[in-house]
Amino acid sequence: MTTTERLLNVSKEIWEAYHEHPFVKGIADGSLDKEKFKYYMIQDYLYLIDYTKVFALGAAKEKDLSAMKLFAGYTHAILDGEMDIHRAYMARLGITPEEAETANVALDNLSYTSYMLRVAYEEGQAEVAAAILSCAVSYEVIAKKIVEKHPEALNHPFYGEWVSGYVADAYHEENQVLIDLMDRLSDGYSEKQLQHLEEIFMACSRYEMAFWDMAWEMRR
Ligand SMILES: Cc1ncc(CN)c(N)n1
Repeated sequence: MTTTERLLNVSKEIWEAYHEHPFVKGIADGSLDKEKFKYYMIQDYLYLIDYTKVFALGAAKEKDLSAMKLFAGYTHAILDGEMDIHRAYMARLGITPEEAETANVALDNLSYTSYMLRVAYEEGQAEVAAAILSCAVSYEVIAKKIVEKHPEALNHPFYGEWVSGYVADAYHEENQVLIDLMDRLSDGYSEKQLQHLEEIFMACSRYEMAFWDMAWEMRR
């Protein structure tokens, strides 16, 4: 079993539960209250800024140039790729990037990014990859399940762009590179080290769920 397979296996239950979350189901059938989505967009915009720093720290720690290049490449993919989707939504919702950047960060959001940044500052490259992986791959899995159950979600006039972004081939390819990196960096890891990667991955998977809850409840 690869490390990634092991991480996905240990977090199976919580990943299954993402598909049943009311926020996710609301995107799937288009019934989600736009105010909740607006709140989520602003929080996620702030989240992605710190998430990018986690990749930057991964790059700074790398001695191996090819892995350094991968971590560094993601900083561009997030700042100028994924966040473009957010900027487009924010323009439609009448929020300027400046407003989003100065918004208050919700506690669940702050707790999640603080945890990832703590791992990035204190731990090794494989641990950084484990902290990132849950975030990156869960959205692809969620969006693909949405399309499987609700193919029309792709063409929804408002939520369609969100769904299309995360089922895109480009997003899948980026995730595949990350999965390969996770497996490569943890090659030769002891059972104890692998268990620690599981702990990090589980913590981030639980934070992902908390983020959906936060968005649904518009928690401050
Ligand atoms: C909280 C969160 N998790 C995951 C993703 C997908 N990169 C995101 N945009 N936001």
